[in-house]
Amino acid sequence: MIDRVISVDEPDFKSVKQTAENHNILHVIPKSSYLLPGFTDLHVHAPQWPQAGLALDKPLNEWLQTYTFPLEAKYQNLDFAKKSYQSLVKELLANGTTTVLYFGSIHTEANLVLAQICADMGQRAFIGKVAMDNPDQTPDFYRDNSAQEALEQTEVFIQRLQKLQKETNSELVPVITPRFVPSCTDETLEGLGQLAKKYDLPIQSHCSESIWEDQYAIDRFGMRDAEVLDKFNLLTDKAVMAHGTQLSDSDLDLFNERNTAVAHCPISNIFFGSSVLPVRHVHDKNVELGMGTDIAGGYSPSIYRNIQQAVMSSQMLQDAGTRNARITAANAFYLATVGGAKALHIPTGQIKAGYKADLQIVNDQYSDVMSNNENDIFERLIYHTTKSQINEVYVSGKQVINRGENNGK
Ligand SMILES: Nc1nc2[nH]cnc2c(=O)[nH]1
Repeated sequence: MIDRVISVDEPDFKSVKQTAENHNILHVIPKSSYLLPGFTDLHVHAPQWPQAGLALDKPLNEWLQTYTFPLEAKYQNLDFAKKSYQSLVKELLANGTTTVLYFGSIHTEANLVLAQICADMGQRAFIGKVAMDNPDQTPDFYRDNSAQEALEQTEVFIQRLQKLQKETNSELVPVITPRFVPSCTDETLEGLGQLAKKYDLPIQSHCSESIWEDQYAIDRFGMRDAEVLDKFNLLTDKAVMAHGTQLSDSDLDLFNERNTAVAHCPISNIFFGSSVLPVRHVHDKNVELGMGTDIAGGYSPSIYRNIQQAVMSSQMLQDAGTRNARITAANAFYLATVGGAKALHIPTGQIKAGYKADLQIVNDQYSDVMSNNENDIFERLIYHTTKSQINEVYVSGKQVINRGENNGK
C-alpha cells in the first residue's frame, strides 16, 4: 500500500529520504520519467487474444459465430490455453495494466490456468467462467450442455479459484459471468443471479452493446436488455456491464439505482457498438464508468490507445450534433484509473496514502523538444506512450515489469 506521499517542502522530507537511502530502498526515477497509477482494464475476453485485430469488418453476431466461438472452443486444450494466456497477461502488464476484469471461456480448467498465470506474473485479476447454454444462440461445439452444467461448473470454478487465491496469496477474485442475455437460458440467468448473491461476488456481462442485442431482448422478453438482467438480479452494485452504447435514459436510471457500472470500450464500439457511448451523459446520470480494451472486439491491449480513442470518438459524437459530448484526455484517464477502481470497489488508481501501490514508470520521449508545463507533459504521455516507454510496472508494490533501462536506482 502507499503509506504516504511526501513533497520536498515538507519538514521531514530530507530525513525520510535519508532513511530510505540508508536502508537501500530509495528508488529515484530518471529525469523525464513519471510515476502514474497502473490501469484497470474493465473488459477483456482472455481467450480471444489470438484473434486481436481479425475479422473486425464483420457484424457482431457473425464475428461471434464464425470466428470467436471456434477460437474459444480451443481452450479445452490446456497447452494451447497456457501459451495464449502467458502471452496475454505479459502483454497487458507491459502496457501498464495492473488490474483486469477477465471473461474466460466455458472451460473451468482453462480458466484456472489463466488464474495461475495471473498469480505467477503478479497481476490482480477478476476472472469469470463464461456461462452460455442457449442452444438457439450458441453452437453445438461451444456451449454448456445444460443450465445445470453451467451453474455447477460456475460454482466449482468459484470454489477452486478461491482456494487457489488462498494457496498463492494472490489477488484473484471469481466473477459471475453470463456471456450476454442471448447466449443464456432463463434458468441459467436465474441461477447465476442466485450464485452472485450466495457468494457475494462481482458480476460481468454485456448490456445493450448493439441494436441487434437490444432487439433480441425485446423479441424474447418484451423488455429492454437492462430490464432482463435486472429481472434475474444481475444488476447489482458489484456488476460491471460492458459497452452500453444503446442504453436509454431509463436504463441509465436503473443502472444508477442499482449502482451498476459500465465498461466503456471505445475501440470495440467503433466496430460493433452501432454508435458512440455518450460518456459525459452517462456520468451526468451518476453511473460509474471504467475503461475496457474488449480484446478482441478491440484490437489493442493498450489502455493508452483506448483513452485516445475515447477522446476522438467523443469529438466525433459532438461533431455529429450531440451537445456537450466532448471529453478530455484527463476525463478518459479518470475512467482507466479511478473509474475502474470504483467499479470493482478496490483502492487503486490514485497515488495517495491508503491506496494500493499499483504504479507504472513512464518515460517522456519528447521532453527536450516539446513544452514542459505540467498539463502538456500529461497530455503528451497520454498520446505518445506505448509499451516501449513503460519501463517499470508495480502491482501492490511488487515489481512485475522491469525493462532494465533507465532504472536510476
Ligand atoms: N464485443 C463482444 N460482444 C459480445 N457479446 C457477447 N459476446 C461477446 C464478445 O465476445 N465480444
